[in-house]
Amino acid sequence: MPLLAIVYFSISGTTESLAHAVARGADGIAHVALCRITGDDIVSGRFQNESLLETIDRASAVAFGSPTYMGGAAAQFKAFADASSDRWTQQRWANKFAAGFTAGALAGGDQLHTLTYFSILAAQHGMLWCGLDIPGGEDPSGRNRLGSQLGLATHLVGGLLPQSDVSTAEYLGQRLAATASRNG
Ligand SMILES: Cc1cc2nc3c(=O)[nH]c(=O)nc-3n(C[C@H](O)[C@H](O)[C@H](O)COP(=O)(O)O)c2cc1C
Repeated sequence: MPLLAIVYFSISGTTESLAHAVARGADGIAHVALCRITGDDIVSGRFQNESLLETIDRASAVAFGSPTYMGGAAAQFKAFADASSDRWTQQRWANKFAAGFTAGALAGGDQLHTLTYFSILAAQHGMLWCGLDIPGGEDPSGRNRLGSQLGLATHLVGGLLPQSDVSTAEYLGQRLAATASRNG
């Protein structure tokens, strides 16, 4: 089975719930490594968790996750991305499959910008992007509620993560793992 690395940052737990949903979706198709970026990984402004980067070195697929903060990925996620520049030089992550997920407070809280950033990060590394093949508003079970086909975008409704978005995250994990498995 391929290895799926789920690399994410979360403070209040929403993005972490999504990361676990992505992992559930990949269950039985890929081995999963949940890689949570923490504040302690960042020393003097630089991401220094080499073992997390080495987990990605071994993975066939990577899911990037971050809350949307001020219209983009959280600074802690960006510190991780910046630390991947040595790998970029040698294109060490080329041809891995990649996908992204993000949460915001608002339905239109600029989550698209975070997903766009994830896809550009993947492109910089020569990775192959895996989006959502669920047309928004057309799925009988309501997945891809916000109609975001670049990746999973969500926001809390009444303080809760909608079940349809959790299901969308599970599907994204399943799709990413199956793509890596088929092409491994
Ligand atoms: C500093 C900061 C900036 C934020 N900026 C945005 C934003 O631009 N758009 C948005 O929809 N939500 C924004 N939020 C809300 C978070 O994205 C939201 O609470 C998210 O669910 C937090 O994820 P977490 O529970 O994984 O930490 C912001 C929150 C913080 C603390």
